[in-house]
Amino acid sequence: MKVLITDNVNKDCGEILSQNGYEVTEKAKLSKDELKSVIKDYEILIVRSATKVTSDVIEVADNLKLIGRAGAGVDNIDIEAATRKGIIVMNTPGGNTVSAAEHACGMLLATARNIPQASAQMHQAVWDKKKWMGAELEGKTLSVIGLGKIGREVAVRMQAFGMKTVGYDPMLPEEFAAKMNIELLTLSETLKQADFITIHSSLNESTKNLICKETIEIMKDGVYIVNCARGGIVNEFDLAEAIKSGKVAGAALDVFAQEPIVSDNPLIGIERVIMTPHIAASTEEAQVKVAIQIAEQIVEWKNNHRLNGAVNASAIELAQAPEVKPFLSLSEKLGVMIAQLATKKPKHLNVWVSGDFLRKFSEVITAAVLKGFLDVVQEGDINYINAAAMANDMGLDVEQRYEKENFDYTNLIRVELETEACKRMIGGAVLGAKELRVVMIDKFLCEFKPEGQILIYNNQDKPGVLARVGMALLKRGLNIASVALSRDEEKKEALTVISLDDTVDTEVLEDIEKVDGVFSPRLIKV
Ligand SMILES: NC(=O)C1=CN([C@@H]2O[C@H](COP(=O)(O)OP(=O)(O)OC[C@H]3O[C@@H](n4cnc5c(N)ncnc54)[C@H](O)[C@@H]3O)[C@@H](O)[C@H]2O)C=CC1
Ligand SMILES: O=C(O)C(=O)COP(=O)(O)O
Repeated sequence: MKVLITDNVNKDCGEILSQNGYEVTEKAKLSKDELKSVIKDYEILIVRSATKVTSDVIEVADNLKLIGRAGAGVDNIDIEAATRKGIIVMNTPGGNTVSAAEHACGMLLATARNIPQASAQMHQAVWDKKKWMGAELEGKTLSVIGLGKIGREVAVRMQAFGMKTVGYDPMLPEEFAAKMNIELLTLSETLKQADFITIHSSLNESTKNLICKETIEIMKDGVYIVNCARGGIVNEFDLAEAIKSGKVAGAALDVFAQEPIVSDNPLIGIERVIMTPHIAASTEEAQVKVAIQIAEQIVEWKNNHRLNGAVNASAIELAQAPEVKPFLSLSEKLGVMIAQLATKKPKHLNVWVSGDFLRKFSEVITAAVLKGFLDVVQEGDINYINAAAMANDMGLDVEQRYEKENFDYTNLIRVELETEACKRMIGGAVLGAKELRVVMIDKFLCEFKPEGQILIYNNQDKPGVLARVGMALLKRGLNIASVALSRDEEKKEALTVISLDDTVDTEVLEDIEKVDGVFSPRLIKV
């Protein structure tokens, strides 16, 4: 596989990949146009934060299978575009946690005691002891926004300075925070109680512009703010105003809305602001760790289908369990069949799983059903990564659910498709270890193998229908492999499934349609 490394990733990454047979090219500082012109030649792209892997880059990346981020934040990668194209995105969780946390702690101390500013004066032989009155940390409240890997490490380290630690993170359970001596609060309480605020959330829709005029207003006067997470979380114009007015006593930032920093950044020249050029992860240790980690994750993915660090491929990860594989094969077949059973524009697709085993796999089962379904109804490469996004694009409303009703099968998968014209359902089960069976269509229980060419029709439950269908098949020289019949005695209706040995010309359907008592025949290829 061909790998392109575009940012300054430690050499260990390229070396490990080369030793494992990858063809590695390192091209640091590529412009957007240069990247677009070469990307189609590569299957793997490895970046840090400088390379912006935007949707237009991904659009032309026809051979790309994986984007590796040697670091934590993936906001420089358009994950949605990658997901649509079926490209795996992975980062290196934990690789730079300690370095980033230590930098944030350093920034906190530095801003509380004006260390860089005082040092800069000393270099000019100025001794201004009075000017640099600082603030003590002991007994003060540190509010941590984003209690992921880095946020927690910062909190625990600052507790050693006698700080009270509180924080906000929508994903963290309260008990988990309590174990680390962090009081979990609402966002506004976290902001209100803070003497110092440190930000460690990812940049996402909920954190964009999180620290702005309105949120600064609810903070205590004289608060200090540290941001070593991402530019864009703090509104730099509002922060500059708040520092000038004295509302915010000081700020320390490692990350900026525009990087590298631009000369009209509103924070430049404000004495109470400390800035570093996105170096929180720039330690020898962190860079070696993330470089090795991303290379090893890639080798693991290629050799053993493991998806360590993947941020957009949970379905593929689940699909690796050997015991689920027959169910995925069945699910794809059910998707293929339901697409051919129903007519007109599809509107809703329901995937119901039952049985204790399948319960934890409902997400990947749904992805497999969608893959089978979309392979029939539209062009393009569909895989477990992009199936849900593709279904959404075509306006299909997909619901996955666990159901108790199992119709006496230990594990059962049912797929229901509602179109503008009809509603059809097909259900399947795995018998023994790997025997795939369709076990129901609509209200009829019927068992047959989902393979080859299958004629399915509804018919009146009366003598002679099957014989006449048999004659029509015979006329075209078609051999019947198996027949499954099921009937609703009360309504005198039946469903017939005939598996055929030979390749069938669809014209046979015209003959079948003419048979008295047959309705909506379908010829399905699985
Ligand atoms: N300056 C630098 O060089 C570095 C910066 N970073 C930044 O730090 C971020 C965090 O890194 P990790 O701790 O490793 O990631 P993580 O994934 O372990 O933690 C991120 C946390 O943010 C939380 N979060 C998401 N939305 C939130 C919201 N609206 N409010 C509060 N919390 C929210 C998540 O629930 C999660 O717990 C990265 O996404 C990256 O942007 C990371 C490493 C180095
Ligand atoms: O890992 C992260 O999220 C970082 O921000 C580090 O960025 P970098 O790899 O140093 O460009």
